[in-house]
Amino acid sequence: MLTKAIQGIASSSLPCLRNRPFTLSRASFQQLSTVIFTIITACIVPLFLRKNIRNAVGVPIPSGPLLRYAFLRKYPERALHRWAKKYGPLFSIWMGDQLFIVISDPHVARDLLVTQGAIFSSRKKYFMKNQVILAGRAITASAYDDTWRHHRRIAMQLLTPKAIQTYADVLDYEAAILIRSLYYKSEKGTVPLDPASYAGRYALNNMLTISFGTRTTSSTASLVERALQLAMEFMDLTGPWSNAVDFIVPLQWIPTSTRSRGRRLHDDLIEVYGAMYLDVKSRMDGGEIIPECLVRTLIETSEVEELDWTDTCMLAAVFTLGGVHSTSGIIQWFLALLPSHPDIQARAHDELDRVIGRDHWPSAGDEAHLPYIRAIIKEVQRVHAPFWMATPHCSTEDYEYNGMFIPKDTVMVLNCFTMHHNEDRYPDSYTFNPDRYLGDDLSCAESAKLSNVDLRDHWTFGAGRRICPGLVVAERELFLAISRILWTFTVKSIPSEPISLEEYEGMSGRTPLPFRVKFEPRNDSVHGLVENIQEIKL
Ligand code: HEM
Repeated sequence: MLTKAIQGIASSSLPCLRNRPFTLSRASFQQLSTVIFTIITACIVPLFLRKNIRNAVGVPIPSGPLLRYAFLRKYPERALHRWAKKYGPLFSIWMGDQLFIVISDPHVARDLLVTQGAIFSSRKKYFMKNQVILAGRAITASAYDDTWRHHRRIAMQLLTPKAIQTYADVLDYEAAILIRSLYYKSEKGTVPLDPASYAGRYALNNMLTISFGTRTTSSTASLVERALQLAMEFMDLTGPWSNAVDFIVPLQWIPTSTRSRGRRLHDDLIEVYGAMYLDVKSRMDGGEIIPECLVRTLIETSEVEELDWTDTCMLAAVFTLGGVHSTSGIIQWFLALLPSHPDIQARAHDELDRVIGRDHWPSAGDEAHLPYIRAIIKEVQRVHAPFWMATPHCSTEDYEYNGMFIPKDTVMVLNCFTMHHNEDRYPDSYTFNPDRYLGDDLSCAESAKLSNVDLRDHWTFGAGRRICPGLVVAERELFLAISRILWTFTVKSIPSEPISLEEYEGMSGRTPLPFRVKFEPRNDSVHGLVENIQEIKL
């Protein structure tokens, strides 16, 4: 057939042959077709198969699946988990022309991401996330360079434990407002609620306060909607494996809908956060006293820091991009888990009643005395980390580790899913069991610094020099929200509306599919507390 096709093409497309008898013999045609077939195979097949690179002395990259992939869209952690079982704690996978090395063991994570942090702390220039949407900014998208150091230093001024004390009362207030909203909107537990916008507004208000010294006054406010929609779009477009355009360069030249969405998101971020920055600036110029916040710092130090407009807008957006979807996701996973674990809820109620009593609800200072609540929070973070692959790091030099070669520019993925389901460390790992954390009285921030990584609580905040800078704030927010929800309500499911704990939304940050639960006040003392809380307009 191939022979006939070649004959046909040759005679129709080469005019000089058209009127002459075709002189190639059948045998020659067969040879020609074999050559063409071999050339095509030699050119095309390697595009689909892994490259097994070695360094100058013959050390190979870690083993891994035979095929190259263009993307892994649906629940990529499941594929990683299967491969980790097959290929071990360090395996490699090709996405188009990009090599990924996947870390699925705490010791390897420590050896590479922490001990060798000078080599493994950069970021790949993902087309969608790092180039189109964030333009290499927003801390998370910067390479391991002076821009990253500069921007992270500015952000850290608001995120250290000492800095957090300056706005601790705001976090406390927003947690009270969260409870108040759930209490009134659920009409004493009779009206089921989807907690997404409540948890979202809580996390958003905290980040708006730290970023702009402002807040929203209702979960239906247009800014809540806009900011949550931008955060969701960001999570949907920035999965480390989800866009073929990140791995197949020619696709970047084509005006696909994904590329257009990315460009629109970039413009929206600049528009929304730029406008909020300018609003703070004009109020400051008008003599208004703005509470201490990131944007005030940016304005006051603009001459010294020399940030351009894109830097400024992206930094203004950093906390909202990093700290809303993630924190609100964990609160939502907690609420999704709670109704199917009444025994755990009852034990939490018991601890709160014993330690706190019914006159007031828990405050930040009570955390150390509520080990079971702390254990619940750690366990939610373990079984439902919002980022199963953290944010991948990237190597900046060739490196050899345990007889395996890790080339420069390799993307390093922390496989939290497999690490969080290690049966030796977390027996019966698919079961939600806070008891496994009883006796662990370290905060996540303290736990992340343990030299014995087998004892680290979980890897939800990443590792090494790029570890989440917001983790101390996030821990405070989670404690206040979760302990107060438990103190105030019994959370129940609606029998006809099962809650899925397996499926989720978001390509990089995971939140549960929409669900509703009932928030039943535990007793009348709740009413006395919430009725005294008023919404503040800033
Ligand atoms: C429970 C909530 C949160 C979770 C689970 C979380 C998780 C993470 C993870 C896994 C990373 C990547 C770490 C790595 O590269 O190894 C990260 C980075 C980051 N997070 Fe968070 N985060 C949370 C809350 C926050 C908050 C509240 C903020 C801001 C106040 C924040 C700001 C950032 C920033 C700016 C980065 C980029 C750091 C860098 O590239 O140097 N996050 N976060």
